[in-house]
Amino acid sequence: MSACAVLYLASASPRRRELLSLLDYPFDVLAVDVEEQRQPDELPAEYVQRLARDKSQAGWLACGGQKPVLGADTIVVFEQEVLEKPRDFADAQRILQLLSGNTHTVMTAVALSSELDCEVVLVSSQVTFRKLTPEEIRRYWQSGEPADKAGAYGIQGIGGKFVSHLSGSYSAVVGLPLLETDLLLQKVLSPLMTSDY
Ligand SMILES: Cc1cn([C@H]2C[C@H](O)[C@@H](COP(=O)(O)OP(=O)(O)OP(=O)(O)O)O2)c(=O)[nH]c1=O
Repeated sequence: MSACAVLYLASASPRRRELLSLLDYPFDVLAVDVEEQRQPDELPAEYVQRLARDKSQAGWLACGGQKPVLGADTIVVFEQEVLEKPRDFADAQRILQLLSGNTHTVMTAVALSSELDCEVVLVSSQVTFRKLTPEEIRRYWQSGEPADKAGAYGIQGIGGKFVSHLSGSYSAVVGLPLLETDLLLQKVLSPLMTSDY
């Protein structure tokens, strides 16, 4: 625990930890357990924002409202289908075949709970993949990279070689949009900060 932390990050994602470290706000990490299950009529944009809010609010409860809590969620959406983390190789194969040669949307929502309220920001990016061969997909799965990532790929890793075009926020695709998160933290934390920060 860092004595000077001004917020908690409610996330087990090493990518989110690294990205948040690039901003100017000392933080501690908090573990939360939130069920990721889309409701039947829930739109992808509503779903990703609800999950970010749920993570942030679960953290706010867990720390007893000590400090603001940031939570985030990332989903990949292709033709209205939400493609989350692959369950197994067959699922990753199906997902990567859908993404092959097509453009999909990556939605990342960031939520910050504090004594003021819970503010949520949504960032959508468009990512285009070149065509992938079945052999490439098989080898990519064997690298281990797709297993813990929405859409079964990591743009920051080997998966970067599949991306022919990106329109939007690279850091949001990796899991935490730097620009929008920084603005949210400035807005919410500034009025709460003490002079010794
Ligand atoms: C599309 C894409 C996703 N991802 C990652 C970001 C997220 O960590 C993950 C999506 O799963 P999430 O459920 O958003 O996050 P998580 O379970 O990893 O972490 P936590 O809920 O504890 O915060 O996929 C990449 O790292 N690179 C990519 O290119």
